[in-house]
Amino acid sequence: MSSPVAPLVEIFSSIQGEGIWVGCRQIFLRFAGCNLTCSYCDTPRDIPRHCRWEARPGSREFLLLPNPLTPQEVALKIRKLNPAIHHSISLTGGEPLLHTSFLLELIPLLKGTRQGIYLETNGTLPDNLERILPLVDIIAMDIKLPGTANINPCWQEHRAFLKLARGKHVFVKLVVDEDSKPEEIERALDLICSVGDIPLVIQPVTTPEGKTRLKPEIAITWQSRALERLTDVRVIPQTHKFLGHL
Ligand SMILES: C[S@@+](CC[C@H](N)C(=O)[O-])C[C@H]1O[C@@H](n2cnc3c(N)ncnc32)[C@H](O)[C@@H]1O
Ligand SMILES: Nc1nc2[nH]cc(C(=O)O)c2c(=O)[nH]1
Ligand code: SF4
Ligand SMILES: [Mg+2]
Repeated sequence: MSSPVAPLVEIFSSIQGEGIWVGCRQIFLRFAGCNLTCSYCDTPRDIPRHCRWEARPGSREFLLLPNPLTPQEVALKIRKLNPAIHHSISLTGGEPLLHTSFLLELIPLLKGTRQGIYLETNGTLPDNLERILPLVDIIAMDIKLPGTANINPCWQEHRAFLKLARGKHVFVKLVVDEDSKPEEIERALDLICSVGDIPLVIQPVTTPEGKTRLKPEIAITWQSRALERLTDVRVIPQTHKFLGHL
């Protein structure tokens, strides 16, 4: 059987700007393609002809690799970024779980970081997660508020997903803005609490101009509400956008 290939957007070394591992050094592997269309999404939807590869960690000089790539090609480029100085490898996108056959071949080739594989996911493809779960160390899972993302609800998928993920180092990210509906935030909290006392990060939407659209009073009110039910609830904007990093 021929080896799977995948379209990649970019492979680079940067500082994790979101969630509870914010500030950690990571290698990012961004897959093209997504099963959702969140209105606030900051990542281009098109599948590029070339993958941008940063040849030296932190250099900001990119070479172009023709898409699609094989697991062996990707692993080689990641090795050149010096995994040993990195906390983990972030699989992101788009939606990385659209590429599970590829990941089953790729992940065993990725060695040498300190904490292994960090999956950044929209949390809607539980069957795909199940296939690669033993190979993943950390899961950053979104629960999508349908009104904020302007998509159909995914509550059932999210519940099945979180149940599978709870055996790992997992946290949930809720992307919110000024207009997020209280009933949807409450529903997300109900969902999390029904699965476990899982850390929650409330992440304000960043606008294309680099501003957040969430008044501090609203953020603090939602944090108080969530802290009545969960032990660890943090409000963290996307810090890499302030740093001007990728
Ligand atoms: C680009 S997505 C890729 C991974 C996966 N598709 C997901 O949605 O989790 C990575 C993270 O960025 C968040 N995100 C995307 N656009 C954003 C924006 N404009 N403001 C704040 N967070 C955003 C997503 O919600 C997700 O947590
Ligand atoms: N620095 C940095 N941190 C991130 N955390 C999650 C990201 C993503 O797009 O998945 C991301 C990203 O694109 N850059
Ligand atoms: S699921 Fe993630 S990549 Fe897909 S549209 Fe939403 S934010 Fe963007
Ligand atoms: Mg991003």
